Formats: sequence, structure tokens, C-alpha cells
Amino acid sequence: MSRAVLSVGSNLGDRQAHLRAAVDLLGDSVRAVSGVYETPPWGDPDQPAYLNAVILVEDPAATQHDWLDRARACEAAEGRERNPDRRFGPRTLDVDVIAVWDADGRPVSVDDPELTLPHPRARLRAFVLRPWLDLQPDGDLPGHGALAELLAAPELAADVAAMTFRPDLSLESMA
Ligand SMILES: Nc1ncnc2c1ncn2[C@@H]1O[C@H](COP(=O)(O)OP(=O)(O)OP(=O)(O)O)[C@@H](O)[C@H]1O
Ligand SMILES: Nc1nc2c(c(=O)[nH]1)N=C(CO)CN2
Repeated sequence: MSRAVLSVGSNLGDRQAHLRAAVDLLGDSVRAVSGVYETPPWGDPDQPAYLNAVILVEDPAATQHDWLDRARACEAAEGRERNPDRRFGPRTLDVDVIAVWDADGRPVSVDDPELTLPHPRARLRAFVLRPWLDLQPDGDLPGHGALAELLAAPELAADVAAMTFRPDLSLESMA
């Protein structure tokens, strides 16, 4: 399994530093990093705004479970704490595996609560689709269709209107 799209989000502490840490920890597998958007909280409105971005990663040696392990390792490194009473609650760093493609470029489909692929809520999340579209204007969310069409769905209009591009908060290396 070689290629994946990861979504990163943060709404606690130094949000930009948490997202940057994920890029650093993913290291040589990183192929592209989107711009950063400030986004309204999805799924649980009573919390601060998030910063969100999307990262394209590639590693011929990585299985889909390796991407999940790496996502969890990034969250742990940034002190992510889980609150079982608030499923979509605030967090220092959330890293979701949105989709994975195998070595032949075929999308991987997994139906397991431990790892569901493509991510079952990605199509409902402007904070995933918008930065991904910036990186891949002709991209598809496997099984659901073109990113541009998904983003144009009426259910996402309010979230699209409320999100702001933050060019001042780039995740690119300062070096
Ligand atoms: N595609 C996926 N990406 C990340 N985690 C997944 C995925 N599919 C299933 N999971 C499982 O979901 C569990 C809970 O993840 P997490 O706490 O990050 O959820 P969440 O971010 O609150 O909600 P959401 O998954 O809707 O973003 C993880 O431990 C993982 O095993
Ligand atoms: N805007 C935004 N909202 C969220 C996010 C996120 O990354 N961005 N992550 C969540 C975790 O499931 C819940 N809600």
C-alpha cells in the first residue's frame, strides 16, 4: 500500500505547531502539504475553531495499517487526549487516514471499525475536501466521486462559506 491522503486538524494549544509536528514526524513520506484553513468545529459546535490541512504521503513499504499507526503516533507525540464523552471534541492533534491506494494505484477499501477506508465521514467534511482539492483539483474521494462535486453539495455550503484560508500559517519548512 503506497499512497495515502491524511487529514490533520488542531484546535487546542499552538495549533500551527501541532500541524507542523505531524508534517515533521511523517518525514520522508510526505509528498505534498496543503495550505492551512481555519474552520468551524464540525460535529460538536461548542469548541474553538480548528486549523486544518491535508498531507499527501507515499511509502512503497507502508500498509494501510502502517498509515494508521503513523497517524496515531503523530497524535500521541502532540499529547492527544481522548475524552470518551465527546467523540468530536477538542484536541491538540487529529490525524485521520482519508484514503489509501495500493501499489497499482487502486483505492483500498476496508470495512473495520479499527480502520475504515475511505474514511466514512470525509465526504461530509469541507475541512478535508477543500485543502485536498487545492492539492489535487481533479481528485476523487474513492467510492464517492470528484472532490469538486462533493464540495459543491448544499449540505456543505455553510461550512465552505465559514472556512478561511490562512496563508500566514503555512506548514512548509521555515528552513
Ligand atoms: N480512516 C481512519 N482514520 C483514522 N482512524 C480511523 C479510521 N477508521 C477507523 N479509525 C479508528 O477510529 C478511532 C478513533 O479515532 P479518533 O479518535 O481520531 O476519531 P475522531 O477523530 O474523534 O472521529 P473521526 O474518525 O470521525 O475523525 C481510531 O483509534 C481508529 O482505530
Ligand atoms: N473543523 C473541524 N472540526 C472537527 C475536526 C477537524 O479536524 N476540523 N475534527 C474532529 C474530530 O473528529 C471533529 N470536528
